[in-house]
Amino acid sequence: MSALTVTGLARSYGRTPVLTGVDLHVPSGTTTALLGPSGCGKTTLLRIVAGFDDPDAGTVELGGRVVAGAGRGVPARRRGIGFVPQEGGLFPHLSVAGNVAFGLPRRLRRDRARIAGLLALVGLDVALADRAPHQLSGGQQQRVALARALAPEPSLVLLDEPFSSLDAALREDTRRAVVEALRTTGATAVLVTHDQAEALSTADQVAVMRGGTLAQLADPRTLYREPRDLDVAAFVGEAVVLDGVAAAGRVTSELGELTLGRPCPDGPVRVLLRPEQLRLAGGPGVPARVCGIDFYGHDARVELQLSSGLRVSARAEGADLPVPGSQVTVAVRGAAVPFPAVPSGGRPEVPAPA
Ligand SMILES: Nc1ncnc2c1ncn2[C@@H]1O[C@H](COP(=O)(O)OP(=O)(O)OP(=O)(O)O)[C@@H](O)[C@H]1O
Repeated sequence: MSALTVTGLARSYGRTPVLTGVDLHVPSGTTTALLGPSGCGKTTLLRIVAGFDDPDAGTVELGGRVVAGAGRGVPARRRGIGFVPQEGGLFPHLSVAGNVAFGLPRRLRRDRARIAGLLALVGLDVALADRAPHQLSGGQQQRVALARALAPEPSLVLLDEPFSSLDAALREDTRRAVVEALRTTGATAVLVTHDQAEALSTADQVAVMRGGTLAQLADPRTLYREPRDLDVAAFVGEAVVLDGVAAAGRVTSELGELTLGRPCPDGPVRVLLRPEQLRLAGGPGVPARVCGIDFYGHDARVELQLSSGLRVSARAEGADLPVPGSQVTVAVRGAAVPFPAVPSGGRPEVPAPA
């Protein structure tokens, strides 16, 4: 498996820039999720890496070898890249074994033990080997597609929203099986997704894309706890954003005096909390009114209105929920992350990475 390095990648369609100066490094044997809203350029980036499209500027290196840009254009079939599309893309006229064998060198295509090994790798029973693709569930089809992609021991595996067509339960199982197979084989992988929970739970690092650029590249915990700006913060999870005044490592806000998670200059500031940091306490705290509850079973999202009218969300255990319309008190645990205050009439400056 090889590291992937993308440097200064740019691509426009007509006059519309779709990628502008994207830099991305995926270390060998790790998985990076490309996360971003629809139209931000994820698929375009994936297609250029795969060799299905060419960059206008910048380079793509695989294992230290330039495969695109700088006057080079190694054809897709010679890049040694495995591709798992949104919906399997299995050959309907071939059996499961035939599909997996298709990824193997010709001399190994009849090697049933090798095929059984690949099916086991993705958590599929070898008894499915002679079925046709249409006799499989969507999740099983995606596992076969991954087995086929991994069969030739590619230098890199690209997965383009591989779970998006699956329902919630199947999605979770399939996601786990895919992660396990990628780890077992030591694959270098790039996974495109819209789903922040999927990105955070699957990848070693997450690349958040926004309008054709990389807004932040970080490991999941850093991304969630120390997002580069408040847009990234809101994109990777629900955000509670408050105005406040910082002084000596603390901030005075509508939710009381909070500890700051990193240094910031004294003065006006915006701070980020996550809903799970807001506790609905019986004791001391800031008063709030319960406006609504989204019940998920294991826990719930409680929408609260503070005395200023600002609405914020808290997470509460499913067994211990307040009644909508009731008054509660809110206490904050953990630190708040500071960002520059919005100057009147403008957007906050993007702070330096934490
Ligand atoms: N061949 C093309 N010709 C013209 N415009 C294109 C072409 N391919 C993509 N685009 C445009 O480039 C932008 C980025 O598209 P891309 O498919 O890379 O986004 P994406 O982040 O993968 O979106 P989604 O999550 O919806 O798949 C979009 O505005 C799209 O309309």
